[in-house]
Amino acid sequence: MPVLEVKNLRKAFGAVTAVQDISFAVEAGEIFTIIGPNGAGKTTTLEMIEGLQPPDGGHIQFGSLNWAKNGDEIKRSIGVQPQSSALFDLLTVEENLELFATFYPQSRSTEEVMDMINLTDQRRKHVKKLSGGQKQRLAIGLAMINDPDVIFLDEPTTGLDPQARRNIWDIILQLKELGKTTILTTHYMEEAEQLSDRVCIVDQGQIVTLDTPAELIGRLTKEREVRLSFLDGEEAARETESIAKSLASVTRTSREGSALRLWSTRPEESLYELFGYTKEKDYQVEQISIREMSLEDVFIAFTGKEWRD
Ligand SMILES: Nc1ncnc2c1ncn2[C@@H]1O[C@H](COP(=O)(O)OP(=O)(O)OP(=O)(O)O)[C@@H](O)[C@H]1O
Repeated sequence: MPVLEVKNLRKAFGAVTAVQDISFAVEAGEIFTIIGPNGAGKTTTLEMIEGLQPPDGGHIQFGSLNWAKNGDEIKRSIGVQPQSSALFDLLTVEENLELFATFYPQSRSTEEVMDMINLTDQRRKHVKKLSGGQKQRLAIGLAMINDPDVIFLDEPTTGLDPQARRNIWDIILQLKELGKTTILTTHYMEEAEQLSDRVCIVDQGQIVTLDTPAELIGRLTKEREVRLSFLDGEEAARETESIAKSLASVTRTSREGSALRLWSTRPEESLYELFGYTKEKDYQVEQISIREMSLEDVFIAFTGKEWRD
């Protein structure tokens, strides 16, 4: 049985439809990521599941529990990362954790949580003195203080530098090792690709597609982008492009000066043919790369829109 099942979730704010019709199921132990551009409906979806906003329609089921009948039980078994503005600025790291622990009949030890979020050395620091990354780590610590099975993290890495983001990824991966289920939202495609067992791409309040990152990317790999640049300049690139265009494996090409890009359904075969030609003409290839597809390409392929963080 899934730990969380969401069916036909809907929510509008006046004329704005934030969530149109969202359904998915999350299995125990998964890192399940909801990714989408600004205003896609990620936070609204999460807040309805967390019991913070009433849906206009649809069902939310945590195993055999639902909000109407088992609210207290659900609250004990889930962890919600508070917005950093909800942290108590004048309390220390340790005091924030101890305070949140008193909200629950059972809690994890603050020592253990501080260790997991790597803030033991900062335990006596006031929140207002913490860096952005440290505040986010504390917020995650507060979400795990009741030792929940399911943890919700809403954009925990937004605005952080790459190192601070990676520190948060480490915590999420530790939670997975403990067998916890994490439901994450993010703007960062790379993050979704690295961390998630499954990714749900949302746009305009609807699911665009949902699967493992490898499956989603695999669906696109019928075509790969190959880049070539020539030491002999534009002429060599132009002539090689005309040969590339004649190959059955090449679907399209583009060229800027001596840099040639081509999209091929069989890149190795295309390159073999092209190298035959460049060798015959004695053209020197300066650089060559075959670009792997990413979740960003999946988003573009499904929505027809460019992805912007
Ligand atoms: N309380 C509210 N009142 C009115 N409109 C709202 C409210 N909350 C969200 N919206 C609107 O609903 C849509 C979805 O917002 P939501 O915050 O769920 O998106 P999001 O994907 O989390 O975006 P972001 O990545 O920017 O946080 C947006 O158009 C937003 O302006």
